[in-house]
Amino acid sequence: MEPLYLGLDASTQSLKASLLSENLDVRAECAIHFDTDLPQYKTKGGVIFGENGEVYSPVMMLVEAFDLLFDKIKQRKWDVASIKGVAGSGQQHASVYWSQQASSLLSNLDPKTRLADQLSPAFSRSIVPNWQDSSTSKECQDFQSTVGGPVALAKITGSRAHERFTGPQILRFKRNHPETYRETSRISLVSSAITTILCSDGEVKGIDESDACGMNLWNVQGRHWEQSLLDLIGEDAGAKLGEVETDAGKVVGHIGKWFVDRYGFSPECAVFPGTGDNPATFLSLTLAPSEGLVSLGTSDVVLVSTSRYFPNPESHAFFHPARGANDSPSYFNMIVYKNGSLARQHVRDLYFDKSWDKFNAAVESLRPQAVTDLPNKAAFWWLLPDIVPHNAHGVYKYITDPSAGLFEIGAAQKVDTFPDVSSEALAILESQLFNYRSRSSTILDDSDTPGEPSTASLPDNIPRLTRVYATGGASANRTILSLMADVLSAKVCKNVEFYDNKWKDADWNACSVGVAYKARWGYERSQGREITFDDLVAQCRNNRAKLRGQEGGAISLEEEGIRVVAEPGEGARAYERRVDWWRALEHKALSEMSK
Ligand SMILES: Nc1ncnc2c1ncn2[C@@H]1O[C@H](COP(=O)(O)OP(=O)(O)O)[C@@H](O)[C@H]1O
Ligand SMILES: O=C(CO)[C@@H](O)[C@H](O)COP(=O)(O)O
Repeated sequence: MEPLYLGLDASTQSLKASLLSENLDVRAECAIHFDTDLPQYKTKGGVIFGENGEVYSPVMMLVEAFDLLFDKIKQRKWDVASIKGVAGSGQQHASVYWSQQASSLLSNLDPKTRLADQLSPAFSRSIVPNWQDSSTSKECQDFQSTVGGPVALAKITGSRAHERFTGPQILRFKRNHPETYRETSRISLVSSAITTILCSDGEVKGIDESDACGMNLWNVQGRHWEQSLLDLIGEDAGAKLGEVETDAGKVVGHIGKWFVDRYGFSPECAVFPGTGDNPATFLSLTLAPSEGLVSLGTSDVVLVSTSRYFPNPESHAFFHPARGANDSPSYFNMIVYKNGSLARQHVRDLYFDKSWDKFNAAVESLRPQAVTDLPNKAAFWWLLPDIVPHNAHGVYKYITDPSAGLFEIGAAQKVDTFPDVSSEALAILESQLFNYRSRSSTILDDSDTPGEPSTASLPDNIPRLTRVYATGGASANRTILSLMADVLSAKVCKNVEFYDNKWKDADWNACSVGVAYKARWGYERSQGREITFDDLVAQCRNNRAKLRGQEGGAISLEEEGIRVVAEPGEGARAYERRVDWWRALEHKALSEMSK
């Protein structure tokens, strides 16, 4: 029997599973889509929009998705008895609230009955606040003033206060529903809630350290909960949050009896700590210094690997998601945009008949082809209050005249729609990509003081990502990836897989794959082999290459699981000259917004 590894991913719109071989080949995948497979919960894009900026999903929808997912796995006859290890990933920041009965319910699950029919009383709160929630501005202010402002909070917890982060969310919940808060026995993140359900041994499992960095509560360098912030929430906040799991590859339990009796899992199948969806995506690729990852999912996320702790109010510093308790700490930085895929989709629907082909054709016909083709239109589509720039809201479009020199920005013409509507596609993409380029360079720039907001304007030789890995739904779009190579002046890569005796673009889900890598690594360690995550992944790739007949020497890029899909062309030289121009226009849009 071939040993197998399972990764789960509870993201915004779906619950997905990936089954991997011992050498990390993806054998099978399946998914449950919340809107279409569980229509009774009435979500749109996986969420419900409430009042005052509230965005949430029903907790039982996630539980029922577990029932449907494992039924589907059974129908598809996955060899679950051979699964040696499993780990889950979850949308970041979102919290799950357990009742006093949770422990006994979890340890007495009846395998003849669905989880959805047994677990409802295990939760003290019926909803899970979603990462798109923006209802906690008051609590964010309270978090920042407790420690001395946004820069101070970023230094301690890796991020300034953000509305979607778990700490401000818990504080608002406690203020609005003090009784229910009191009745809550434990608080999990989605990732640790998944780990808890997988083990079903009555213990609520610890929050993973990397995912804890998305809470505004974890002292990243001290590696403990920040007491002053626990005190701000008050009433046993520390006890409700519990111990943080600082060994990312530890066996935290074995798969629960419910899964063994109902679906045929082996009782020996080990469960490893779950982590956030973005840390999980980070694990699916091995980033070298100056390399980045752009995830084009519901949100757009730019991720940069860093060897040092670099807290900055515009980004989030996270602890590396696959460090053993004794490994030296390392980090990554992340910039998150709410107006990613859904904003592009909105422009496509408004101007291009809901067709990506038409949207792409417009981009291809207008994009710069030479160093002299300077972009002269910019469009900022902040349909939802964005994360970066913080709370930017509204739509701002400008046309400028590059021949106006110093006066170009001052004389920028503000328009509702560009005279030639085919410019709309290029303008939104360029503005999004300039944003990713400009802000990722801040993280790469060693001259910045850690913890201080960067105010320096970018010189011509701004540091840039040398290679970018694209993942997420919109990475299927080659026009977007090719423009990304030009605006970021970087090679763009995608994952590939070996199928039917040839390499093809991988369409698997990076989050569930990344977390299955983690299960594979944890399992190796559980067998008494001390090995780092990166070494284990490299070893599996070498084994794979050998099996395919590549002996000795360096293995090919494709054996590493990646392929360069776009390189900077002539247009890149035009974009190179316009980063400062774009920054000045963003500044102008923000000043007009606050008038
Ligand atoms: N060909 C395409 N071009 C551009 N965007 C696309 C394309 N295909 C899918 N998308 C975008 O991908 C998004 C979903 O990405 P996905 O990674 O599945 O989201 P999540 O993990 O957040 O649930 C959709 O909102 C859609 O706009
Ligand atoms: O808020 C963040 C990260 O800080 C989001 O990236 C969520 O983690 C959800 O991600 P997707 O569903 O878009 O993948």
